[in-house]
Amino acid sequence: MSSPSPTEDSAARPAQAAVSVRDVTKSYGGRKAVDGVSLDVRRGEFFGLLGPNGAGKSTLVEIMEGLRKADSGSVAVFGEAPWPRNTALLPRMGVQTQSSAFFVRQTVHEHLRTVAALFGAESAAVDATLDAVGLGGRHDVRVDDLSGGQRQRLAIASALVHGPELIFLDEPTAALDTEGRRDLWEVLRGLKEQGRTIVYTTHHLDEAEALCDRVAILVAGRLVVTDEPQHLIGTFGATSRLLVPLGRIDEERAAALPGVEAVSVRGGHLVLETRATGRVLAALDAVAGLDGVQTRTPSLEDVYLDITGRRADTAEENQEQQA
Ligand SMILES: Nc1ncnc2c1ncn2[C@@H]1O[C@H](COP(=O)(O)OP(=O)(O)OP(=O)(O)O)[C@@H](O)[C@H]1O
Repeated sequence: MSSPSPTEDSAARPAQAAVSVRDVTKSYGGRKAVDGVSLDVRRGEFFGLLGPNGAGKSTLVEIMEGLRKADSGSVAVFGEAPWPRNTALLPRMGVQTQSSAFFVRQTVHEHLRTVAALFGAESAAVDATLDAVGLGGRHDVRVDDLSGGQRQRLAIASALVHGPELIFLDEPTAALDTEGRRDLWEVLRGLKEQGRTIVYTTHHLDEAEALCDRVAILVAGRLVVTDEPQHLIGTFGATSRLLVPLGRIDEERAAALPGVEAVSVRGGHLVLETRATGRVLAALDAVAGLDGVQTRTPSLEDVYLDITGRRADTAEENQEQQA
């Protein structure tokens, strides 16, 4: 990866960016995993990176972290290139990857003390961090005796113990139970309140919608969109759905109601899709009443499925042309 000169670089990168990615490309054996991606993560931002399996999220994050070298393009973290390995940046970053390494023969507390010592962090932070990730009662358990979810908590603790300004979390809730997920959300919200920057990869769209200030969606290595979740939902005009109990109105009549875009039958309901909920509700009320009618507003998941579904076909064609 080339390191742009300071003048060339500062012109193109916002001063408030914690991470700035410009035209980054990475191929494995001729297949592009990351394809010309540019984005900025602002300081203090909770930034979500979304995309289907194999979209290039981990590769892109590892390039931002300085763990992987891009083929071309450039990355700046707090204005500095993370590659070649930039030791000045290490204490400022916390990294949890999908394959985090552990000192498996140590206890939980010893492991985190070791990690803290590597960064010169205070040992008092060890107890506080273990409490924060829900491992407060597991200090003396050997790392290789932990469950998958507990290991994941320890990996997150290892990314947080030295109080980094910029935190990279790659699918941190993948092995967590529902309670563990919600607990982690609270920990992350607390970190954001302290002004930390969080770059977050997840397949849980509800999580991204609840936590992220902005999300970027990657499909087949390409950045399709970067936006605030609520704005994305509004802009992409995903439809609301009205669920009408079957037998109240037939499909043909429902489809003819003003504002109805599509009608289908699902799980004991007639599902009416619309961008004009009020209008359809009024029309429905007039002909069939509203008893038992449920309204589902669009979510980030609806938009995501729409975007990734539409882009997947184009991406497949592009990859075939590359091969
Ligand atoms: N070390 C590697 N060598 C060869 N190919 C790789 C390597 N790492 C990733 N790939 C390929 O690059 C593409 C992007 O992978 P990557 O892991 O970055 O995607 P991802 O979006 O993080 O996927 P997931 O959601 O499954 O974790 C995939 O086609 C993957 O098979």
